[in-house]
Amino acid sequence: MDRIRVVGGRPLNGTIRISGAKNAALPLMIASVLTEEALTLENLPRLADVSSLVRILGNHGVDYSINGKRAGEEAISGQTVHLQAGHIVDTTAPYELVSTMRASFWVVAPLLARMGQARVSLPGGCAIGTRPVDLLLMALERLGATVEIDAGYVVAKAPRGLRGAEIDFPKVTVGGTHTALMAAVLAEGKTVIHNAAREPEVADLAACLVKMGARIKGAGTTTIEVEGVARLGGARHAVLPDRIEAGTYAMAVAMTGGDVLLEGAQPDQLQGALDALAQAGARVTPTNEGIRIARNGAGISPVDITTQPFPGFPTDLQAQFMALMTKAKGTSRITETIFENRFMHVSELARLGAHIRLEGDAAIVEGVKTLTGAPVMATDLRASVSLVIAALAAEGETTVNRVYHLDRGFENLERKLSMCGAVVERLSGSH
Ligand SMILES: CC(=O)N[C@H]1[C@@H](OP(=O)(O)OP(=O)(O)OC[C@H]2O[C@@H](n3ccc(=O)[nH]c3=O)[C@H](O)[C@@H]2O)O[C@H](CO)[C@@H](O)[C@@H]1O
Ligand SMILES: C=C(OP(=O)(O)O)C(=O)O
Repeated sequence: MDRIRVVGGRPLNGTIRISGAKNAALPLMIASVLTEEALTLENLPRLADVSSLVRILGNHGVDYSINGKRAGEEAISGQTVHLQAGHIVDTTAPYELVSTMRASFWVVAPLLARMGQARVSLPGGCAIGTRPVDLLLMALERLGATVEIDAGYVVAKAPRGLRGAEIDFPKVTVGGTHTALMAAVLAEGKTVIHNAAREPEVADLAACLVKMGARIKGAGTTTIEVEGVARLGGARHAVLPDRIEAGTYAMAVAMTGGDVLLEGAQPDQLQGALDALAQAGARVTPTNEGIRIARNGAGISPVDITTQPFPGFPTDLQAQFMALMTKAKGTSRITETIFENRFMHVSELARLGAHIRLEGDAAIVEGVKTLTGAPVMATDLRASVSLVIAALAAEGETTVNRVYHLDRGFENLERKLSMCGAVVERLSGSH
């Protein structure tokens, strides 16, 4: 199993090119199931989750090729891929494939909308809470599907097609909104999604669906209206830049000091986190090329944050911000409102010398002067990268184990950081 070795204490300086967003790429790839024509996606990141989804879609009969080559012939990295679901050969998404990642469950919506049936294993993904799918199933039922759970599988049927409806989410759910959108585009009549997630990834999916011929208004706001169409066609769409990756590197720079251009990052997609970083003492400058982030001499100020749906502070940056706060000049309070078990990085950060105690849904972080390198273990995707951030500012050497979590969501992390002066390397499993 690969590990990452970090020797801390160097500032970061230079340019980091931000990759396509994992959380946009995955629903966009799934949208290919909605049409028999080809969906071409540009700027697709090279990530373990993307490869897993290629396998899942392949099982349904989606043909996948990259720059003219067949899957597997070439590594995928910020590249253009073609997905074509000419014939759906199987409407079952098996446990072995779906259990590795959360987003794969969302295939239920296009399979149901196009084929009138789907049998999809209950999902896996980061172990950051119980993560039920009741609201996703509620949305499908509102659209006229029957839904049963059978031996760990969701069996959804709509033999006479889906019908437009009012869907009112009692809480904001990204996956619920993606699911409702992908089901509603082929439903008969009008659907209104209330309390929709406003995350940029939802707007990106909607923009692509519109290019495919869908009729959608209001994506990116709390109310989305969809007028169903009989069929969708192919399209070409570029995956939006990864705001979580950008926020992660911004926090790394705030932690180590230095000056880095996050090329391609979009400030309007990251405002909650950028505000917190500015309060912490980083200099944040939006430029034509992206976001420039710098910190010199002054040290890190403590800042309280509370995670919220977009446009609030993202839960996917909570662990990284906590890493930053471990070296603040004072005490900060980090409240997690989205997932009930997203503090697994706390005990690992403590191995590096961080002082953190948990109070219900909040972590109280007492900043320390010095962190010290140590062996640590990644527990989930964003927790893993929070350990890398802490390690970059720790004295001595840290090895982060279970790096496969990181590979789900960060493309070329070691290279991107090394090119800015960090000492970071991957140790392959045999070492
Ligand atoms: C692949 C992807 O894009 N993953 C993101 C997506 O996950 P995901 O789509 O799984 O997250 P949701 O927005 O659905 O979850 C938000 C909250 O709603 C709850 N809930 C959700 C669905 C449901 O049926 N019932 C229910 O109770 C969840 O347990 C959680 O407490 O949004 C999260 C919140 O921004 C991010 O952390 C994840 O990185
Ligand atoms: C929690 C995440 O991913 P997933 O929803 O795929 O588990 C994440 O991207 O931080």
